[in-house]
Amino acid sequence: MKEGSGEEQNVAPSVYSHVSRPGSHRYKNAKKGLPFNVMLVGESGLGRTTFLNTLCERVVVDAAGKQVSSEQAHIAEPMQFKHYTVEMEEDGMKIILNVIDTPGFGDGIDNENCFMQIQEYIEVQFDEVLAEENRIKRNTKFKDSRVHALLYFITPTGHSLREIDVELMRRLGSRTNIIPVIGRSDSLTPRELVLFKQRIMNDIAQHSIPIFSFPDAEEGDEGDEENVEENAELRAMLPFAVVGCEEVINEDGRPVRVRSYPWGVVQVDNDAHSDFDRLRYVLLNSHIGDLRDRTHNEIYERYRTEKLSGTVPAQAMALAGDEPSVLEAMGMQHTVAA
Ligand SMILES: Nc1nc2c(ncn2[C@@H]2O[C@H](COP(=O)(O)OP(=O)(O)OP(=O)(O)O)[C@@H](O)[C@H]2O)c(=O)[nH]1
Repeated sequence: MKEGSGEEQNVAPSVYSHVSRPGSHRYKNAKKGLPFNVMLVGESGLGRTTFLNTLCERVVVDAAGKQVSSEQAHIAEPMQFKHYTVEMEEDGMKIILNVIDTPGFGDGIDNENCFMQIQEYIEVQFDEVLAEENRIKRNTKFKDSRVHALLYFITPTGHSLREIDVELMRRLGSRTNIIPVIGRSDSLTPRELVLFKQRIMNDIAQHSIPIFSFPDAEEGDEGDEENVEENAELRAMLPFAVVGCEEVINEDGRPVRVRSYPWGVVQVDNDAHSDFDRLRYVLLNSHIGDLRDRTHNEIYERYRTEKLSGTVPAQAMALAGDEPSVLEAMGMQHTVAA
């Protein structure tokens, strides 16, 4: 892992055996690497850091190194935006994965500030693209940092969504592709998990929360039928129940990522144990194109129209176009790992 460096890194394919799946909608832009920006939001301790390391198949953030002392544990730190860039290879395609983590989210009593900061962060990225589009002379080094997917980590209570979950997803669903996930899902039994997923989806419908719900491909799209089937299957899985890797064991000479318990192991990449591998595939393979396209064609377009017609409060235009100052203003830290 290299602090703040953008230099070319060697990218190695995964060593873990992932389920092979049909319907890969690959981008052809494999040479330069396809940028993909994912934000992780959820309360402390839900496994965001472990998820990040599991997704990237390396230690991007040392979870042990960020532990706070017991004397300081009760002090709620303000939310931060932490940036990590990891180069990955998926099915022969190079991906520049930019992850924005938000430690401190939901730790206070009043979370209004967190909601506002995340919304502002997302909108600032749109404003930067808008400012770039309006430039007479384009900046050839411009980096599009619009958030393509926001993974929202839900606490595995087994009950239903809490107010903070409803509020965050309701507010931001029109600004980014929200994919709800149940963090530390091995805390629930399979039966509890099924019921919890149903309750969450009922709440999402009842509150009309606009999550990314794997819409069917439009008529005339390539591989239409396959997409319809795949998306129906993915819709039925929502929210994804994820488990983060704690250790790698050797099983019949191959590495297997697990969490170990006295009663046995939960295999992270096994579909019968967790939805992690399916979500990984959605993000890095089958839906990377859809998530990027929807961000540009629908979400950004809507924002742009609102902004230019004056229905979005002018907040970040002043910041747009001046990348370092925007990043500083948002209190972001940037790490590059390979
Ligand atoms: N049972 C279980 N525990 C997990 C899982 N993922 C992470 N943990 C554990 O949960 C604790 C918190 O994990 P982190 O990944 O640091 O969680 P975080 O959301 O980044 O937490 P903050 O940094 O405090 O915001 C650690 O002890 C992890 O080992 C999981 O899938 N299942």
